[in-house]
Amino acid sequence: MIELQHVSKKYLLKKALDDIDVSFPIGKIIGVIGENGSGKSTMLKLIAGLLQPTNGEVLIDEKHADRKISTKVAYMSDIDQFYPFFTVNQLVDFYESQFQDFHREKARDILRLMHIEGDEKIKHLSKGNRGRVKMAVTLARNAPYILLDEPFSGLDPMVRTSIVQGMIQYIDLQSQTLIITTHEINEIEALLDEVIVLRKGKILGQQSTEDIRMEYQISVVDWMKQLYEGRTKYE
Ligand SMILES: Nc1ncnc2c1ncn2[C@@H]1O[C@H](COP(=O)(O)OP(=O)(O)OP(=O)(O)O)[C@@H](O)[C@H]1O
Repeated sequence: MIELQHVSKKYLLKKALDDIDVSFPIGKIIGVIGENGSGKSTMLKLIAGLLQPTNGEVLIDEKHADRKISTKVAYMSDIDQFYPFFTVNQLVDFYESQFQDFHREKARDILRLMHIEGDEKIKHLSKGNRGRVKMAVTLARNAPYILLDEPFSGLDPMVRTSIVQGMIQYIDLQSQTLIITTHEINEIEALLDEVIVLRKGKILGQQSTEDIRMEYQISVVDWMKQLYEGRTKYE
């Protein structure tokens, strides 16, 4: 389980997260949603160990994430981060050399599913296809926690649903947890177990998607809107 206890993060004077308490149990697919600048990416970077909290603790399986990147976390950034002169195959080799939990065959399967050729250079790929490669090499890690920051940005709406469905078959929910930040809520609502809504660095709500559907009988987007408008309260 990942736990954030009283976590705040300040960038100079800007408070990106403000005294957050939240936990992410194993075996769930959890969406982190909220308006631009609400703190979603900051939350993932803190879990990945790329940032340190200004206050509070980040615990991964009860261990403090002390100033190092946990091997238990596979993190996909929302920015383009690959060496442009690598081919896709060279990138796969590189990932294999860097991560003990990397499964080469799994990476190849996912790339095939996403229609990406191995001998293509990264710099020649479209933005959407670079996004698919990023997703493939992250999902090919057998880490207990997979964090995807905006995985669907740049993907055209026609393929989003099939990519989302395809991606899920590579997650083993007996042993893995998937945490996704996204603005594409409608596309992934069906596969989310839980959602966390952020606003201005605070948690506005955390709820199972089943409860949202059964209890409120509305979509996740409408639930989020209600929270933002103060029509639904979160205790
Ligand atoms: N490196 C940085 N330096 C200064 N301020 C930052 C930095 N990174 C983020 N911020 C600020 O922290 C706040 C939270 O940013 P964050 O990127 O976590 O939000 P987000 O919810 O992921 O936004 P988006 O949906 O636009 O990606 C924003 O106000 C942002 O401007």
